[in-house]
Amino acid sequence: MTAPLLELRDLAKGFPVRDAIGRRRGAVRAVDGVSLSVPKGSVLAIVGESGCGKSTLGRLALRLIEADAGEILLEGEDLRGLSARALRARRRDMQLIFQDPFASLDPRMTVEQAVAEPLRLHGIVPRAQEAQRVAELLSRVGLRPELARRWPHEFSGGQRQRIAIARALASQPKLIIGDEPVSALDVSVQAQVVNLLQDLIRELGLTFVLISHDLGVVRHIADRVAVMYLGRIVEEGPTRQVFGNPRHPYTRALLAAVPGQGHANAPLLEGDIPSPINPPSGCRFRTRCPYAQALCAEQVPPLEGASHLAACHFQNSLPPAVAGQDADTGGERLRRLQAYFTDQTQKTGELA
Ligand SMILES: Nc1ncnc2c1ncn2[C@@H]1O[C@H](COP(=O)(O)OP(=O)(O)OP(=O)(O)O)[C@@H](O)[C@H]1O
Repeated sequence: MTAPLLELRDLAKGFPVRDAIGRRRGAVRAVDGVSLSVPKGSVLAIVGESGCGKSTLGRLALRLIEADAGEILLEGEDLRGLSARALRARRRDMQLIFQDPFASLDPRMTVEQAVAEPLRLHGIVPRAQEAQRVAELLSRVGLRPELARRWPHEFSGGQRQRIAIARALASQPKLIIGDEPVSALDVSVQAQVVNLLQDLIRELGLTFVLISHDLGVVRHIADRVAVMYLGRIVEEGPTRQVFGNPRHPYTRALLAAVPGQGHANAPLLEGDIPSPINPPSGCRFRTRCPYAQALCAEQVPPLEGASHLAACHFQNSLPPAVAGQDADTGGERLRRLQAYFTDQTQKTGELA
């Protein structure tokens, strides 16, 4: 197995919750004991509903915010142990692509200045070669180098995201985290930017962590998928297996709602996500799970498995209508999922 480039061990982060007069009234447990390993040259996707902690996890991994506990190992080196100076030097190896290319580019910098900044900051090329390197980076992301003197506001959303990607590539990073890198773009340009990312990942051998709620994109580019729910990983494994044979009820529900796969009307994820300030005991998904039993409230299910892991006490006894299918990720599979869940929703009343 390829050595991990990035390893997260038991990472945790809470945000204080204050009342109207500023007194601390608890904490949002945004990330709660997450362990993940990202092999060199691979793409790991982190998926889950809004508010489950995906962005927080991405920012923790890059030490853009500080963790409360846990380890972040980049090529075996614990980033949490680095001094501010050492961390600045290490930043060259890890970059973040934000969701909103309008916010991530400084409107007072030309494209050339924006892309050259990391080159200069990390001493990547001598000054005399800067313009040439910027031109190469722009062509690499599909933009004409003559556009280098223009300002960000002169570009469309898709072009700006290409500029942001060129800037992220400038320092020749080993790790890129893309936080919803295409979700702010027009649907018509999303596929182009996804294809660009996929080409870059392949050609440059990048290690990429894709944070996304778009399972279509994830299925397209990720080697492995980690599913988050209320600050924890509930399932993690090879993309084909997680999509083809999801082992956690939450993953099944998420998958059945993939748009464009005939599941638009599947009423699967019922009820709101519980508050992360006071999450349910035991399995956090139990309050929305049609299979929850007493044990689920009492014990936190461990994330178990060899290469494909899931945190569900009953993962081996879920109805065979879904579990145990081979890795068929086509529409038929999704239709079966839909039928299965519709059936379960009807039965929930009988089981209660
Ligand atoms: N700076 C902050 N202060 C307080 N709470 C925060 C802060 N950042 C995130 N949170 C809370 O932490 C939880 C996880 O948020 P996070 O943004 O990581 O989720 P997410 O899965 O990325 O959601 P989205 O897809 O909507 O961005 C949420 O309950 C959020 O309200």
